[in-house]
This record gives sequence, structure tokens and C-alpha cells, in this order.
Amino acid sequence: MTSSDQLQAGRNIAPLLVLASASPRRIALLAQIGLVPDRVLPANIDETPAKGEVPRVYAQRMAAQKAHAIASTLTEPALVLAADTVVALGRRILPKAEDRDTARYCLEHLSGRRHTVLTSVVVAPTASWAQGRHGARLVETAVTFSRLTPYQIDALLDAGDWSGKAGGYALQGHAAGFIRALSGSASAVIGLPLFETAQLLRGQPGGWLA
Ligand SMILES: Cc1cn([C@H]2C[C@H](O)[C@@H](COP(=O)(O)OP(=O)(O)OP(=O)(O)O)O2)c(=O)[nH]c1=O
Repeated sequence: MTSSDQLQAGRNIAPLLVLASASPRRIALLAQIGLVPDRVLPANIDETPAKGEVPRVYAQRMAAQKAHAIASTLTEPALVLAADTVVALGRRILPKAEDRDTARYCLEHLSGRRHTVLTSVVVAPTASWAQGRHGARLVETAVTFSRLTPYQIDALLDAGDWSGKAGGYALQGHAAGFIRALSGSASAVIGLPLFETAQLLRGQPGGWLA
């Protein structure tokens, strides 16, 4: 048996890879490293930050809750992958922009400043996959916006790609024209840190990644 046959044989007995997410970005990011989840099951959890909860703790708690909420519903052997992305200005958590006013509020606060994007990624095996390992990583990225004029903020709002994004902007979209510097992981800002996710999957006996 060649090593590629062995790899294939290993893959055939592998448990399911389940993405606990409603984010099309996370599916696309996984595809970038050659991974197509067997199932995509969005987790419906309460995303309200606890009183006084700092951004780092909040991001880790959200990703863990998403992974465990889905893992607990599955009877088959599976590894559940979940993530959470939070835009933080110091200790303040900026909201996920679901409307134009919220996006404007975020952009006005981010203008001319450096902020932190925290993305937590968690992998959780289901109860029926004893060999699977629980794992988690937190990735911090520093992002600096140039100073935005009121006209530029309106143009970003008109572009519309802030919708559903933490902090009211999309690095993969129009906001890129205003991002002066980024130190950390661009894929983490967009929703899934690919290097750290690959490390978590390589650490599993499932054979998903070489
Ligand atoms: C800052 C930033 C965030 N985002 C996205 C990534 C996440 O999808 C979203 C933050 O919200 P999340 O709560 O992390 O994720 P979600 O609600 O979109 O999906 P799910 O919880 O079901 O997995 O913001 C970008 O796409 N680009 C960016 O530049």
C-alpha cells in the first residue's frame, strides 16, 4: 500500500468534518486550504456579552459554545469546527453591523485608529468519536484604519459589504482601500485563521490535512 493509499484509507474511515457556522466566508476560507465540510450546521446561541466580559474571553466563549452546541446534537463520529470574530477597541467590543447606523457608529470609532481583531477557533469531537481531540486557538490581529472623511464613510456605507460583519467593515471588501496596516492574520480577520485551523486539524487522527 502506498502512502497515498494509506492516506486515502485513513480518510475513508475518518469521522465527519462539521462546520458550525452560518458564515459563507468561513466555508470559502476552508475551501482555500482544500477542505470541504461534510456538513454545515449554524449554531444558534445567545451572543450577548456578559457584563464586564473582555473581548478575548468573549471571543473564546462564543467559539466554544458554537462548537459544543452543534457537537451535542450529533450522534455520529464527527469533529465540529467553530469560530468567532470580534472587533475590539481597547476593552470595548464593537457590534456586528446589521444596519447602516451601527456600521456608521463602528466606522466613526475605527477612523484613524488602530484596533484589534480577535478570532477564536475551536474544534470539538462528538461523544461518539473517542480518538478526537478538543483544541482551541485565539488569534489577535492589529488593524489600522486611515482617517476617514464623512464622504468616505458614506461611500463605505453605500458599498454595503459591512452587513453582518463584526466592527462594520470587510477587510476582503471596500474597507481594504482604507486599511493602512495589518499585523497578524488576514484570514482571521475575515473569520477563520487558516494557519491555526490547519494546525488544529493536523493534530487530529482524522486525516483531513497533510
Ligand atoms: C472584521 C471582519 C469581520 N468579518 C466577518 C467574519 C464573521 O463572519 C463575522 C463576525 O461574526 P461571527 O459571529 O464571528 O460569525 P457569523 O455570525 O458571521 O457566523 P457564525 O457565528 O454562524 O459562524 O464578521 C469579515 O468577513 N471581514 C472582516 O473584515
